[in-house]
Amino acid sequence: MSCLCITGADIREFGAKMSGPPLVPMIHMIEAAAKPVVAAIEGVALGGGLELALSCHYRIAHSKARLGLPEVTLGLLPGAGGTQRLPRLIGVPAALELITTGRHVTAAEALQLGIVDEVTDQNAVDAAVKFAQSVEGKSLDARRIGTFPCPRPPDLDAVFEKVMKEVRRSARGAIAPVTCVQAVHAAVTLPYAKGMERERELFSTLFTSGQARALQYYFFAQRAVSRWSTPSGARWDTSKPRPVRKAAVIGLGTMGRGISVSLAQAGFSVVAVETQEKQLLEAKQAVSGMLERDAKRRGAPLAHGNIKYSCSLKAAADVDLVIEAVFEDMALKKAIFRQLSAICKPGTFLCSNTSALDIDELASQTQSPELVVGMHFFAPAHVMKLLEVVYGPRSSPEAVATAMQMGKKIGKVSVAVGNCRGFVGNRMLKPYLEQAFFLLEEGATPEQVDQVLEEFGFPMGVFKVSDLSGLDVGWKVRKADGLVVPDSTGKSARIQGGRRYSPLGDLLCEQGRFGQKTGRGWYQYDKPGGRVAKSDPWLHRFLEEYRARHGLVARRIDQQEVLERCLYALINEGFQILQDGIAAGPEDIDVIYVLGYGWPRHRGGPMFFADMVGLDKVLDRLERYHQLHPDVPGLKPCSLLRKLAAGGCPPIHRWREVIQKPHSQL
Ligand SMILES: CC/C=C/CC(=O)SCCNC(=O)CCNC(=O)[C@H](O)C(C)(C)COP(=O)(O)OP(=O)(O)OC[C@H]1O[C@@H](n2cnc3c(N)ncnc32)[C@H](O)[C@@H]1OP(=O)(O)O
Repeated sequence: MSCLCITGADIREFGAKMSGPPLVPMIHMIEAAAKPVVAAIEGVALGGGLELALSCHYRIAHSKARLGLPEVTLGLLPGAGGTQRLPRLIGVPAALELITTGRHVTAAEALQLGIVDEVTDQNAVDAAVKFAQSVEGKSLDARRIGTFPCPRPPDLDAVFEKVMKEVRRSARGAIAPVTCVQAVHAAVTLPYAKGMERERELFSTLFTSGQARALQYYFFAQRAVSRWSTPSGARWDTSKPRPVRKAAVIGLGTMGRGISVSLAQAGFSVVAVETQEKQLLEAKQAVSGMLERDAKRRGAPLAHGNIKYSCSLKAAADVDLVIEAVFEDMALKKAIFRQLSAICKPGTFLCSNTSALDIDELASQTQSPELVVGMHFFAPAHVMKLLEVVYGPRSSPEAVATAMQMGKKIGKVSVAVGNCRGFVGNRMLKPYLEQAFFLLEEGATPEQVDQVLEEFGFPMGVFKVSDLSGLDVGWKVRKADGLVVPDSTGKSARIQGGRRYSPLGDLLCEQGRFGQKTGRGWYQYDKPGGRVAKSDPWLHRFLEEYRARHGLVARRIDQQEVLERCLYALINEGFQILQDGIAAGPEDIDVIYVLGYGWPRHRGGPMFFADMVGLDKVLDRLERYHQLHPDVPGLKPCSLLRKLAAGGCPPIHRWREVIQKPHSQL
């Protein structure tokens, strides 16, 4: 008997010396044992844990147990026989799906797939003892998975070709999923012992890869962000959240609807407020539809009953927490915060879903500024996992802790960040976008820039994303900032406040090209609302005319320059954010970028990427680009980057020691 609850290998040991006996000889010993070995699985059997269970002759799982081979999510493959045994046990297609996605399965699904022999609601060990007694004396010949022939699909080549194509497409440059397919292919085409050798070879290649390092760093980073701290010393372990049972959402546009769905699904009582009856009704129908579709997809009960709709802010009088999600208009938000402060019961937390505006300015409109924080969701709010919790200089530790806990309860990964224009995510996006525009002025095309970024691993390049989210959004902000002005010759100004500015986005908006919604943007679409971006000859002519009008000579720009200028400008802003104390550590930035902005997980996040490239190299390239473009402050290396490079480029886990935290009043 062997009782299992194993999360797999200790991931922290991967970069160091591994302790304990090696797993492969152990699984061979167990499988070869003359006495029956029954695995009793409680909790989880993941990675090496499941591989160990697969070497046992029988597996009994508790109904709440979860099983899986998640190695691929850490940049690895199951290297203790998992790729050779699982296809032998459950067939090639099912094994490929589990191994290439790393998906966990419930005990019930494991039973259905044939991974376990029995599921019990009782104590798994007791059930396994009983089971062992029932098979006493039976031959084990048919129970040693390593001795099974691997089922061979009749159209083997076609099956693997199709899977490989699909895996390559969805992996977006990640090597582990592709290598997992190669290992399973070995199970089908080679005898067991040779297959094991092949598995070991492939595992070794992955084990030392940069991608595995990045994914393992990211695994811990995503967990580290819950241990938040602020520059004034407020911390996750000394700040107590207050319970929230009832919450209000103000404004039921796209974001407000998604937030209401998230809250209702997590069991909160929700008051959803919209000013006009007509919009309220539309929102109610949309929210109900979203809840129904989601409940159907998850096989979960409907959460309709949790939401009350109202046209009056007064409906928020007795809630514990409010999330305001109206348009990005400071005057409107301020008016709402003033009213909420008068309407809500004392102690109600007032949160804003603003993506960039000053939380402190909103707090100043209320009687209790300490209760105000930002809760910045990402669209679609009921799907995206990221939540930026923004503390202002007056937010109380209790308010931060409550918003962080609320995020966790609705299934988000919450990252606490300081208050500044755009917080962490959108602030870093600005220099990235700016570089993409400048590259167009200098001779690149949207297709070229997007292709480089997609090859790096982003699901969409910057111009496709801009078309998707709408060019008018940024235009409105730039107009409000006074940037959209002609120069003395009547041409759109390319210098604003002494710094280079590209009016390209403004000029497209003036033509009514707002992106997908109008069927034209940086690309063309077959109709307004169309999704498939096609190259647009009009845009290319427009760029040529623009360059000619401004005396710009197009040059050939290579892939490396596109990547470095876009990414290093973004990374440089990340260092500035660390220096300013807006993010407590590089992990916060990396989690925000992976979960909110499509940064490829197998590259760890922008700050991890900088560490991998080498801080001295990033510094050197930024210095070079800044020399060439002295009117672009975003390319001037930040002093923290200089300091880290001068200090011998310490590894990312040592950066916090170097970061000087500024003083704050929190
Ligand atoms: C040759 C042999 C090779 C074998 C290959 C492998 O086995 S690779 C490892 C495969 N296993 C995994 O990938 C499992 C990773 N863990 C999880 O998916 C989850 O942690 C969990 C087990 C499903 C539990 O989730 P839950 O949400 O309940 O808790 P946390 O994720 O917050 O974890 C709690 C703390 O435990 C740490 N931790 C979890 N698993 C491991 C692990 N395998 N190695 C090291 N540490 C692990 C986790 O980091 C949390 O601690 P923090 O201090 O908060 O980081």
